[in-house]
Amino acid sequence: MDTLTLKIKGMSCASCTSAIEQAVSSLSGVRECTVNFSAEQATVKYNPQKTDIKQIQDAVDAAGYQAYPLEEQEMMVGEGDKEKAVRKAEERNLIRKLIIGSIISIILIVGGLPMMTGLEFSFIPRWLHNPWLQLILTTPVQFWCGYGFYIGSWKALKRRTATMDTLIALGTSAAFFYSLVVTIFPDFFINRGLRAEVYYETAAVVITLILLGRLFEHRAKGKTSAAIRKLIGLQPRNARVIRNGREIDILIQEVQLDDVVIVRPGEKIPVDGEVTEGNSTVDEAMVTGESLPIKKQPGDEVIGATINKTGSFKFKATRIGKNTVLAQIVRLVQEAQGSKAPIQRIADRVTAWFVPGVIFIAIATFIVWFYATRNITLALIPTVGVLIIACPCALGLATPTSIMVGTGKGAENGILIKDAESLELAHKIQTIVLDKTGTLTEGKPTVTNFITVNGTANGNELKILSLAASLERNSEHPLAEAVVRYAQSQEVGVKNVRDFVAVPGSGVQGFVLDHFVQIGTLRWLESEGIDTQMFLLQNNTWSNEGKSVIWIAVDGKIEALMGIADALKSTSQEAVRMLHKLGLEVVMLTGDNRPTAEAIAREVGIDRVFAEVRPDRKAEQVKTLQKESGKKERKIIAMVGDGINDAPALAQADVGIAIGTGTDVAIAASDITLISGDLQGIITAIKLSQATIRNIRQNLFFAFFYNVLGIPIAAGILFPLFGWLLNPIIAGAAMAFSSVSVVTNALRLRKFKAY
Ligand SMILES: Nc1ncnc2c1ncn2[C@@H]1O[C@H](COP(=O)(O)OP(=O)(O)OP(=O)(O)O)[C@@H](O)[C@H]1O
Ligand SMILES: [Cu+]
Ligand SMILES: [Mg+2]
Repeated sequence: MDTLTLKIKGMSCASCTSAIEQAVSSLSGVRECTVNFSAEQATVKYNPQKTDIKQIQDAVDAAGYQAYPLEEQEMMVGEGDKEKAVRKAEERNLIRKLIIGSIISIILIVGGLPMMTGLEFSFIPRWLHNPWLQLILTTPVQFWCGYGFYIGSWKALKRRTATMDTLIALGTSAAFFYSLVVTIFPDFFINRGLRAEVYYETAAVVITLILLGRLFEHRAKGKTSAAIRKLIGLQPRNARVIRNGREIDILIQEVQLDDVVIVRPGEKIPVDGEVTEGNSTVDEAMVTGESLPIKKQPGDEVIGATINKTGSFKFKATRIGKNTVLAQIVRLVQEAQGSKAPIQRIADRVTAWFVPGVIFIAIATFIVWFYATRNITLALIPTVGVLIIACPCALGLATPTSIMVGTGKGAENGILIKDAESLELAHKIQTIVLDKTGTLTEGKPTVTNFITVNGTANGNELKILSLAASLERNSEHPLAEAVVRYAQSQEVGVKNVRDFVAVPGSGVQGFVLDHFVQIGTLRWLESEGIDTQMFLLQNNTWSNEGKSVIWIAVDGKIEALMGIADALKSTSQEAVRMLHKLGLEVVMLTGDNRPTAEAIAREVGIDRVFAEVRPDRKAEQVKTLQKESGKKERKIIAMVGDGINDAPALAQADVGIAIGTGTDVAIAASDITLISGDLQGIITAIKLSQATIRNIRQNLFFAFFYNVLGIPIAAGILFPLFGWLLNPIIAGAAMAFSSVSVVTNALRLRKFKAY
């Protein structure tokens, strides 16, 4: 199953999205297609054996829109300009139509003033109200400014549906063609005792107002993707590398893997790499959200687009082009912005029925009015009003605009949210499960204690350390790395290992110099039938200090014991306190032994601990917690882990939050990635989710409310009571205002402050 993100052009309204979704989903081999109106993007999950990009593009084409793949390069350097140019051209076109429409509308309104108000204005010549002149003036507005609405309705008609374009085209055409008939055959009306009134200005003004609304919407939508442009803009254009022994400046696209890059103080780091020479501090805030500068020395990783502060250094390029952390972030945010939130399904379902429903109401309005008054003119006004005011575009904009702003805001704060669904779920989290190593702690354990059964005589201690390090060299476990580092600091050599076996959650074993060496937990070695009596006391003391204890056995006999400490992250305690304050249950999940786990839990203030959980049982444990609610719906669980061995648990949790320490961004496994290791990002993510959902609810409420209230008023429900009839011009203004206000409300989210 491949996932493809396409840019979509030609959508005029929210109901266009379902048209494209249907067209693409009906292809064989396509499993799912979601279209986001605000981001103008489609996400397609498909089987590459059954269909391809070309076919998907053709399907979109046939539905009346254009699609082209979101090129990775396009997101990077310079190319973002192309997108901007298209946007600008669209906007210019809109402005041109708007200006013509406004001028003509004003002339028509001024000309119509005497008729509308029943007063004589000496400065308004009578001929300005001549129907033939009005016809000549209105025609370009109706068919040139309003061309897009006809095209949109035609496309919809071909698919046997109707969109908001249909409503506007129908409404304004009704006003226009009725006036046309009146202009040509005035006697027909006068003979029947009706006034030969024309409504050209209604058509012209409504079209102009809606274009004005679209312009505002267009501009505001441009702002919602500001976060992406900001991210892309972070990347520097040039890099200084060493080639053939000389320093040269090249374009960033020309940097190759393993190039040696030079960075001076104050410069941006062009690509990702590993420091080879020199020391400095680097401000990584733009990528990780971490505000303090980070020290860098040879061996450390640097991230492209971050800013070098104090010293000069050289580094070797390890990731370039679309593989850099920044490129991945951009891609992820783009995908997230284009995804659909579950809450939007309500809105979608409503919009799908909305337009046909409105046309039905409009016809009913006409019939009722006509029978009640026997007056075509009186019947026409509310009918046009209903068609114009009932536009569902505010409804279609409500969710996606907020999601775009919300995910963009997350990225600005070093929080990558995979899709709208994760963003929505985050505010429902009830329990947070925290992994210990690498999540609550720094994940850089160091050996603090080392004792042997036979003391230090004859270098016994170093011999055992050498055996241990030889074995641990083959393991990727953080504790193993601590052992190896310790051995290096003691300058002991390492030997080859035969038959190495890692027992997850227990330890490692293998043959070194014909000795059978086992290193691991107390429980494991006991289960192997090894006597552990002599160190139990020591084990308990160290455990209660929050240290991990590992046992070293050689040929079936305990030889040594090691205490390994892993410092808590400075922010862990505060983060746990905040999570509690948010009313969440905080749980710790670890493979380490119980006393150690409890000591750490006490220190950070966690009250519930699951210890000695084997890595493959962690997902199971999350499942158990989900069922704990006692009710039919399960508890919503977030799992926070460093993303490497916690992947299954992250996937099982409702919201998997990966901690990407430094550049180690395990993006794929999680729903949310905190680029810096800072746990407070969890709180920001939850608050952002709350703010976004609140914003979406306001938008949906506003959009629904507006339509529910607007349609009956336009239909003339207040007429029998107050003699009130909504002028279609007001309906046009209200409809333009409703979408603008929804988008403006979504933009308020940009003020969101990270915790
Ligand atoms: N390579 C190893 N060398 C020594 N001990 C090991 C090794 N691998 C695992 N162990 C032992 O098994 C225990 C459980 O390991 P596991 O990887 O499940 O959890 P952890 O890394 O200690 O904690 P967490 O679950 O919080 O990441 C470790 O605490 C350690 O005692
Ligand atoms: Cu609309
Ligand atoms: Mg671990």
